[in-house]
Formats: sequence, C-alpha cells, structure tokens
Amino acid sequence: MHPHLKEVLFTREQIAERVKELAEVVSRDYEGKNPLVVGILKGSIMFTVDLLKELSIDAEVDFMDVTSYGYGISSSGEVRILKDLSTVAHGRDILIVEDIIDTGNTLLYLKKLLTGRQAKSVKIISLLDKPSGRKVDIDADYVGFEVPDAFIVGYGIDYAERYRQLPYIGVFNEEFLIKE
Ligand SMILES: O=P(O)(O)OC[C@H]1O[C@H](OP(=O)(O)OP(=O)(O)O)[C@H](O)[C@@H]1O
Ligand code: HPA
Ligand SMILES: [Mg+2]
Repeated sequence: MHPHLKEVLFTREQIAERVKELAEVVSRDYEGKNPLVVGILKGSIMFTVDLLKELSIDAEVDFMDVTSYGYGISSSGEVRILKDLSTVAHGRDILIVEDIIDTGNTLLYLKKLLTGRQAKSVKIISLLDKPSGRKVDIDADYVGFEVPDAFIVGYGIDYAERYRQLPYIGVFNEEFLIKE
C-alpha cells in the first residue's frame, strides 16, 4: 500500500470484478442502442476505459473535463468546464461515467447541461458513491461501491493531482495534506 494511505478499500481484483458486473447490467439496459459514453476527466479515466472493454454492445466514447476541487479536499461548489464534448449530444442516449459522487455538484451540473442540449436520455454510472457528502439532490443510476466519509484516492482519483495511478482505491491519510 502507498505510505500516504490509511487503508485500502477495494483491491485491483475487487474493482475488476465489480466493473464486469456493472458492464453486464449496462449492456443489458442499452441492448440495441448505441450510447454515447461520456467519461468525466480526469478522475474517471481508469473506470471509463475498463468499463468500455467489458461492454458487449456498440458504444461511442467522448470525454468532458470538468473540475471543482482543484488542489483542496473540499468542493469549491463551482463546476468549471475545461473541455467540452466533441460530439453533438442532441438525440443521443448519454451515459455519464464518473469515478465518485460526493456533494453531487458535478453531476447535477452535467445532467442539467446535457439534458438542456436535448439528449434523448441521460444516465449516470459512478464507480463510487459517498452518500454522507451529498449537498444536492442527485443519485447515479448505477453505482459500484459505497464509500465512507473520508477522502478517497486511487484508480484515477486524486488528491492534488497525486495517487491517480494507484491500481487500487483507498483512504488518503490527511497527515499528508499539503500545507500552504
Ligand atoms: O460530487 P462532487 O462533490 O462534485 O465530487 C465529485 C467530482 O469531484 C472530482 O473531480 P475533480 O473536480 O477533483 O476533478 P478531477 O476528476 O480532474 O480530479 C471527482 O472526480 C468527481 O468528478
Ligand atoms: O473523496 C474524494 N477524493 C478525491 N476527489 C474527490 N472529489 C470528490 N470527493 C472526492
Ligand atoms: Mg480531483
């Protein structure tokens, strides 16, 4: 385990197994459709790629880069678009792929934005859900695991841009917070 982590919550193997299960459910639900799978950068990089590999249906992929945390461990509340979709959302079945829902600010913003562009449907899949963090009323349609009230890192998820490359998911040890 990385020395800046307090504990590992999900191993590489547990994540792979859960991603496979989620992909089976998604493939069943989108049978005969050609969804636009939208990975939200940067946190969902690993989940988006691993999920795509397990889908048994045709799908297209695109990415949006949005951010609201910057270098801290609490949401600024303001969601900023750093990169928009390259694909037209109008009329598409969109599946937003997130790594974690915490306050819900990011997903509420994205769901409103894409619904406003007249997507045919907008659903959300999030690998992790932290219900204790929620500040706005939004939930994912598909969730991999619930996580406790702690700052999570690994498998794409960062603190101050670090730890994204870890193949497992764990709790960040706040003794290693960067002090300004
Ligand atoms: O439910 P919320 O409180 O909005 O938090 C969830 C979002 O916050 C993180 O993104 P971040 O802004 O850190 O960008 P990043 O993915 O590039 O790290 C995470 O990847 C989610 O997108
Ligand atoms: O627990 C978290 N860890 C990392 N990034 C996050 N963004 C929202 N919640 C988290
Ligand atoms: Mg982040």
